[in-house]
Amino acid sequence: MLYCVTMEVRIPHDMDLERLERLKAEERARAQELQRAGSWRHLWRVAGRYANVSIFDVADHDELHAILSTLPLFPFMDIAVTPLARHPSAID
Ligand SMILES: O=C(O)C[C@H]1C=CC(=O)O1
Repeated sequence: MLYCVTMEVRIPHDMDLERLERLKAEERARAQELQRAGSWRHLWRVAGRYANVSIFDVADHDELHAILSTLPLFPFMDIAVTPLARHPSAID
């Protein structure tokens, strides 16, 4: 199943900078691992915001939740999930 996921990152202003850099590095490694595995199909920055729009290709809601909830930055993200269905006019 395909899902459009929007992640808005909200880092507390008083977070220790070393911890923040570590979390960002861990998030980057995990995001790239999931992209290589094919489950994180697209990752786009939302211009002008610390946010992304992503397309995930996973088996079901449970797999998506398992992935999202174990992302290193998960505690600091507002996440919106939109399940996608095939459009009848799509040609591919
Ligand atoms: O920067 C972000 O949008 C948050 C998160 C998603 C992938 C990644 O590397 O960091």
